[in-house]
Amino acid sequence: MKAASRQKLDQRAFLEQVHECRDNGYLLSSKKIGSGAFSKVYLAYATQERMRHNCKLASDLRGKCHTMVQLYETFANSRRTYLVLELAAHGNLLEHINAMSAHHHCPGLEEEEARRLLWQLVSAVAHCHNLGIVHRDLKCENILLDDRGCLKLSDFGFANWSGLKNSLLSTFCGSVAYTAPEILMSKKYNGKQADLWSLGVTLYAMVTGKLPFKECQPHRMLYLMRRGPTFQPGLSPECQDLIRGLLQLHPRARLGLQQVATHHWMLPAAHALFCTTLCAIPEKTEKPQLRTSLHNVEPNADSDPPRSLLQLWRPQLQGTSCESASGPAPEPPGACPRQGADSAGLELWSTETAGRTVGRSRHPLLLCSIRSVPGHYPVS
Ligand SMILES: Nc1ncnc2c1ncn2[C@@H]1O[C@H](COP(=O)(O)OP(=O)(O)OP(=O)(O)O)[C@@H](O)[C@H]1O
Repeated sequence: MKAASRQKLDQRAFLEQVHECRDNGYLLSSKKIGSGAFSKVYLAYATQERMRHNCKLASDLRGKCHTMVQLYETFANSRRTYLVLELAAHGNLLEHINAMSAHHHCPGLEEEEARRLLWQLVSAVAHCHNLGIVHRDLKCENILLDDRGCLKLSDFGFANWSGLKNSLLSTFCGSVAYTAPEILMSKKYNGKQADLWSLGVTLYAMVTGKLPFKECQPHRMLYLMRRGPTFQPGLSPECQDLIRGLLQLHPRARLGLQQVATHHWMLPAAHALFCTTLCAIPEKTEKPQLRTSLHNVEPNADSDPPRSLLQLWRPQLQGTSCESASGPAPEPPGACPRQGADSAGLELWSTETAGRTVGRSRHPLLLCSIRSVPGHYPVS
């Protein structure tokens, strides 16, 4: 199709989308925030009328501290599905790595920042795995950052319920560069172990600004995977060790989440969180529990939160001193401001499911993720 007629079609489609959003109470801007294989994501605003009809949305947008439904609304017609989502103001992790690399004239994030982000990511993935959910598409583009620099795991389009037993899966999911070797070899795979491989690729991308294995052909990828990752000088041996532990060809040889959380490289983050958490636990609480906003529950729900990172690394920290247990807790390096006992400062949410999260939106902005209905692909 000629460029001019393609442009006309795009314009017509965009105007249709503007009208469809307007009919549902949202003003679609032309600012495109991102796009993926299945969606185009635009900045949008809620009309006053929409806010009058949706108290939760209205109070969120006025910037109150509250339990926020991060997927506010969906609407659809025969051609498109619209998801109205909370905006992650700092975009995705890939954009962040690229911006920081350009800023420092050096590829990748500093290890301290990568540690803080990995800590949050491990916590989010642990939460999913403890619920029996495997993500299966962990990659930098699906990890978003809010205006406080806190991490949000998104895009659960390939997520699956693996159950609490480690049942094997067979569907090929995810992006090749992040895909575990057993999936590339079309073997039955354990979703949790496959997520751990992707976590290793993500950590490598964070600290080096590159992908560890990059080839279009799966057999070439496998060749590189067998050789293992290579590192530039300057990366700490502890970080290299953690990456190697995650990028183990054999799924069973791979580090588990608990081992990641207690790995030597992670300890500074664990220690800071441990101290913060101790200070946040009221003295007479019988069952001290880390309350993080990653849990998809109301803040005051009675149910026990799933096993948290506090439990994952507590054994490792036994015997370490927490100097400030009675005073104000030290912030982990580069940590974002926290509220109350929200120690991990972490939010888990999904563009695909109507989960809940705790968060704060300071700007009257929303996001419209417009997805094609099957049969009308790609979105236009
Ligand atoms: N709520 C959000 N806040 C900020 N940016 C977002 C948000 N949702 C999506 N994006 C941006 O849009 C991009 C694509 O979104 P998303 O991952 O939902 O699309 P997709 O079609 O499912 O992608 P994929 O190709 O991974 O399947 C993200 O990488 C991110 O940059």
